[in-house]
Amino acid sequence: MTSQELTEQIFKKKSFLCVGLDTDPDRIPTYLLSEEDPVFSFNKAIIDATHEFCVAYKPNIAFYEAVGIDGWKALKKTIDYLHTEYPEIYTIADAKRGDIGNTSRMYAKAFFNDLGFDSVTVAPYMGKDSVEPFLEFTNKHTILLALTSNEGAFDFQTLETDGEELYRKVMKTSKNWKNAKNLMYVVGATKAEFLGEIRKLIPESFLLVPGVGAQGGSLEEVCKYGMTKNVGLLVNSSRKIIYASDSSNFAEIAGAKAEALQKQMAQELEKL
Ligand SMILES: O=c1ccn([C@@H]2O[C@H](COP(=O)(O)O)[C@@H](O)[C@H]2O)c(=O)[nH]1
Repeated sequence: MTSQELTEQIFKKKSFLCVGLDTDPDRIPTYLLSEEDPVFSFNKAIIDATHEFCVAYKPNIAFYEAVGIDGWKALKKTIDYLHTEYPEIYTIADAKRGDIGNTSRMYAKAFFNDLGFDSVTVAPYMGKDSVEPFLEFTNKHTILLALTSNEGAFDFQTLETDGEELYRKVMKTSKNWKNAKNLMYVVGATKAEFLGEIRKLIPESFLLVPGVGAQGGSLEEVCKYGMTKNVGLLVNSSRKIIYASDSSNFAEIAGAKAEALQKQMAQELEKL
């Protein structure tokens, strides 16, 4: 999917919500555990109940890897289900990959070609040749970790190097990489106060903003400082939506949580 198509979906649905599919077998309703594929059954129910309120889903790959081969199968079934039933939905593999170029190319093939995700999160630490193999794919996005939502972001990302904070250097430098038009960036909702300055550096780029909900980030603040005339935001919430209830109507409750966020987003979009 292109950035323009994503933007069109955002205006059509009046939503820039990304629902995080961080599906942990220990947290899903126990009655689902007797199903053939509990993780897929959970995801399918969540997707069916939330799809009209969001434009993207973000499975965090760790949750699938953690349960081995069954996890990969559930991930594949989930992404295939999205492609078949809701092809207008944008998909993000939150995998945080990146290696020497030869190996990054294999990661890119896995997430873009085999699984068919629209985008993948990538760590910038190994530099240009570790990221450019992801950027070669047409109509696919590479979402570079810039200023993450966790406390540890202050350990390295905000350290000054050559008089500039590292996350700013990542944004500035990556703009010059081959196929940089395919880049998006992760900025945590818990770091909303940085967004004004970030927008001066990357005025047009899409930002994936995790941290609204369980991590306490404010949607209002994110929009105030980070929204552009084309929106330019995908705001993720995972646990607060998918684990809002563990009873038999868990999907309905998740749908209501997603709808509540969508309504706030619609109000923010009216300000444009
Ligand atoms: O800076 C980052 C980058 C990624 N994440 C991921 O997003 C979700 C957030 O889940 P919540 O339950 O809404 O807190 C999760 O998959 C993280 O690994 C992030 O939180 N911050």
